[in-house]
Amino acid sequence: MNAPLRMSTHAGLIARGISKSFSSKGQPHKVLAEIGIEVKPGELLALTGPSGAGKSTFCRILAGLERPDAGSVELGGRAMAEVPAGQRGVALMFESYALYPHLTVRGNALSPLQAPGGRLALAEANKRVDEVLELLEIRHLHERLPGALSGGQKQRVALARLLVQSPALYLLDEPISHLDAKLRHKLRGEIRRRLSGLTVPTIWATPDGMEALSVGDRVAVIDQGRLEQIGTPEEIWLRPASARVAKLLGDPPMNLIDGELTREDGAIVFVRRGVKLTLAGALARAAERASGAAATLGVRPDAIGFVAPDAGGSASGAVLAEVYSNEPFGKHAIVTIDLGNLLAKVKTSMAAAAALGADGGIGRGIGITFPGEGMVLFDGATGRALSGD
Ligand SMILES: Nc1ncnc2c1ncn2[C@@H]1O[C@H](COP(=O)(O)OP(=O)(O)OP(=O)(O)O)[C@@H](O)[C@H]1O
Repeated sequence: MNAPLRMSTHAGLIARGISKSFSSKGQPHKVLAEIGIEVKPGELLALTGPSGAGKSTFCRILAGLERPDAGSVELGGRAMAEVPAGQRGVALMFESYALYPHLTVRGNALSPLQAPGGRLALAEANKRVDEVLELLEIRHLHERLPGALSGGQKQRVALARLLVQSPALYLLDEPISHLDAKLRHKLRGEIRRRLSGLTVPTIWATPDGMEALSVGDRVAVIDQGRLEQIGTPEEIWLRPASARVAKLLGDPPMNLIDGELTREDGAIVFVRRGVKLTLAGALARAAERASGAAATLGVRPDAIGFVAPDAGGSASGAVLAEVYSNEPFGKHAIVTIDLGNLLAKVKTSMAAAAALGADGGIGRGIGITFPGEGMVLFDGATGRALSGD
């Protein structure tokens, strides 16, 4: 008998309470803890988190290649518990590519269209394959065997094999991680464009938080098997739910400064050796909600300003720091500053970085300011963001 149909409110993907442990040296090791997500038809959910967070395991469970210890997966309104991997209609791009070594690039890309149930007329299938190979800039390699391809070319063949399909769910596990920066940039846009015209849910897993923000309609952040936050790229960027989320996003990511909250003359002050900041507005209101004195101040690298080097740290309100390194990148510069046992990154203009000195100002004492924008306060005990709204 067929698995029972259970209709849901939408025909996308719904995963509820997914938990999974693996055994490591005889001890259970929890890899996923009650992950629940929904992806609507036509929506692209970017799943991000550091290496080992559980992204691949979650994708494998959705695809039916791994059984969860608890939780359920529903796809297209149908419960998947009893549906084997091959019958779920999931197009999965493996991180390891899993190409057929004896088939050419074309043969690999054609393979899902020739599988039982996926048969298209050969001419039609070849047309679809050509279009995708062209998109991925590997059409000229169509007669090569995988053994004669570079890592990035193999990755694009695996991607081609995924994109030719018309599945019920696309699962892309690190689809462009082995490509050079220029091709990654191009393909992010092209794949996004191609998938956005379809009414199929897509999950794109990547450890690169910025890639997740740029491709996802929504972004889910997992860390140590827990769903830390899910929301639009804007929500995740502007209001990271925890210091863990903040640490994963940005280029460079947010600076996290551990310190304490105290009161001075009625004002709330954040203090850390070498740093003392009087909090105002939303940050001060957020500080009122802290569970204790310990707090972490998150400061975006572009939210730190320099005062003229000659003014040193004596300018009022400025914090004393020392230039640790100075890297010009053409359109901007990254200056690393030493705040006293703590290195922080500052993203600034080439002109401001050059003004630090001919030698990049390395070792020089400077004053830095925190203009107030681009800062978030996290509870020191829980790591959760404190809201000042
Ligand atoms: N079959 C397995 N047996 C035992 N442990 C496993 C198995 N598969 C994964 N793990 C462990 O589960 C954790 C999550 O791994 P997973 O591959 O899901 O992470 P990930 O977020 O995809 O990481 P990456 O970005 O490096 O691919 C890791 O600690 C990993 O060692």
